Order: sequence, then C-alpha cells, then structure tokens
Amino acid sequence: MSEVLLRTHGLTRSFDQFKAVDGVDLELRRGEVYGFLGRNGAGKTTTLRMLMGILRPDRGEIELMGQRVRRVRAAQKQRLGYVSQEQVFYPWMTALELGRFVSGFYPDWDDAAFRRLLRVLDVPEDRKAAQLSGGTRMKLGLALALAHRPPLLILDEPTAGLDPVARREFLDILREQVRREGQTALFSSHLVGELEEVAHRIGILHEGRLRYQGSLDTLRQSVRRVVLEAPPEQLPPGLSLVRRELLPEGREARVLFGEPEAWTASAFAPEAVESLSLEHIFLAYARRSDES
Ligand SMILES: Nc1ncnc2c1ncn2[C@@H]1O[C@H](COP(=O)(O)OP(=O)(O)OP(=O)(O)O)[C@@H](O)[C@H]1O
Repeated sequence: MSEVLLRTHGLTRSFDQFKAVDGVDLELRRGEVYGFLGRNGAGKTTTLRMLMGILRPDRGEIELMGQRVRRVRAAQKQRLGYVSQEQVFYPWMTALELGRFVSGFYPDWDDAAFRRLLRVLDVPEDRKAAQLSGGTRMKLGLALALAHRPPLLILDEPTAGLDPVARREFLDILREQVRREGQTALFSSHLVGELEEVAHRIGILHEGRLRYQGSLDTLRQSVRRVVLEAPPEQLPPGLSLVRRELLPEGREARVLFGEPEAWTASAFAPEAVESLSLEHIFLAYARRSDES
C-alpha cells in the first residue's frame, strides 16, 4: 500500500450550534486522485478550508506529509496547490503578470509549465483577470496551482462553472499531471460521473460525516440492493443498512453494504439482489437518514 500523504483524525468544525464537519478521518495516499463526494452543504468546502489552514478546526488533527499539526502553517502551504470555488485574483493583472507575481512565493515555480497550461486550457495570457469569465478564471487558478509543482493539490469543485469542453480539458490535465508528476489530488465534487472518471478512491461526505472511504470498485462490489416481499427483522451477519427504499405495492428494497463473503453467505435469493450504478449508490448514501 502506498504512503499516506494526508490524514485527518476526527476533524470537526461547527458554525454556532451547527456541526458542519463532524469527526472526519480522511486518508490520502501518494499518487492518487481522491474524490471527495457530497451534496451541497455536506461540508466539503469547510473540510478543505481546514486543510488549507484557512479555518481552524474545533477538534481533530491533520497529518500532512508526515507532520501532525492542529492547523496547517504557511511553510506547509507552499507544498499545497489550492483551487477554491471562487478564484479571487488582483483584477488589474493579466494571467502572465499573475504568474510572475505568484512565482515569487514558490521556489519550484515552473514558468514553461505555466505557459503550457495557459495554452492548453485556452486562457488568454494578456487579458486582465477582471475581464475573464468565471470558468476561465477557474482554469487560470488551476494553471497557477499546478505550475509550482505542489505534491498535493486541493481542488474545491474545480469544474463547477466549466463548459463541457473546458471540463474535459481540466479532467484530462489533472489525470495526466497525476500520472506524469506523481502528484496527489483531493478533488471535491457533487458529480458522481466525473469522479468515476478520475478518482482512484473516494470519500462520501454526508451531513458532515464521512460515510464511506475506499475504492470505487470496492464500493460497487460491496453495495447492492435487495428487493424483498417480507423484509427480515434482522440483517444477515456482515451486512449493514445504507438505506430503505419504498417500492410500489408496499414492497421494500434495502440498499446494503457488506464484504463479498457476507453477500455470499446471506440467504437472499440471487434474483432478489441487484448491483447498482455508482450514481444510485451515492444517492443512497446521500439520502440516508441516521435511523436507516
Ligand atoms: N462561515 C460559515 N458560517 C455559517 N455556516 C457556514 C459557514 N460556512 C459553511 N457553513 C455551513 O456549513 C455547511 C457545510 O458547508 P460547506 O460549504 O462546507 O458545504 P459543501 O459540501 O462545500 O457544499 P457545496 O457543494 O454547496 O459547496 C452548510 O450548511 C453551510 O451553510
């Protein structure tokens, strides 16, 4: 198993009485794209802002590249590339001027790579940031984040607001960058399809809690739906409930999680057990109520 680059222990943050992030234990391994999946308001941005040292956690710890910290410090931030949901730049600077400005903060800045990224992502070099569309600003943010060659990229819904062509370019560049440079990326999104394309592993965040963390394949193999005429009182050993789904005519389906052996050992009739698309699995987790 590859080295863990980032780990959080019980990361928690409230706003007034509201717990936006509740005891999150993330684990990112070197060289992977980790898809951080959750609905609007699940707590993704709050988690990422804690990782970037922008927000202070109420509780919990962050272990970044082997160092345990309560709050990420400036020197550690140099090793992170961050693309936030709102890209805020000095509006009077052009892309090239911003590159020159940002390069001063990062010893590993690669100007040739920056210019190449601007070209590939179709970001005009000489227009002022204020004149760029929201999507183009997002792409400029990615180029700035990648050009200082950070070992870890933290991308907060970076494809929101991008058109399909730009989204494709963005995902291709991310995949290529991770493959070529061995970078690691934490990529938040509420779009299952795009994470399915780029992520090696995912974490599903729902109401501030991490409901699943692991590979997409394991998730697909572990979560299945069972349609039952008379649901049993007790679930077979090794299977746990993700969500109940009501079907027409009073029937009920249950979305369950379990290791392949638990599924094999269960006495469910094979025709009652269905595999699910990743979209369906995500919806089951995201609609899950604590009592289900
Ligand atoms: N500064 C703040 N003050 C009060 N509440 C906040 C603040 N920031 C976030 N929240 C609340 O915390 C919860 C989690 O928000 P967060 O932005 O982390 O979610 P998200 O998963 O990134 O959502 P989205 O996909 O919509 O960006 C939401 O209910 C939000 O309203």
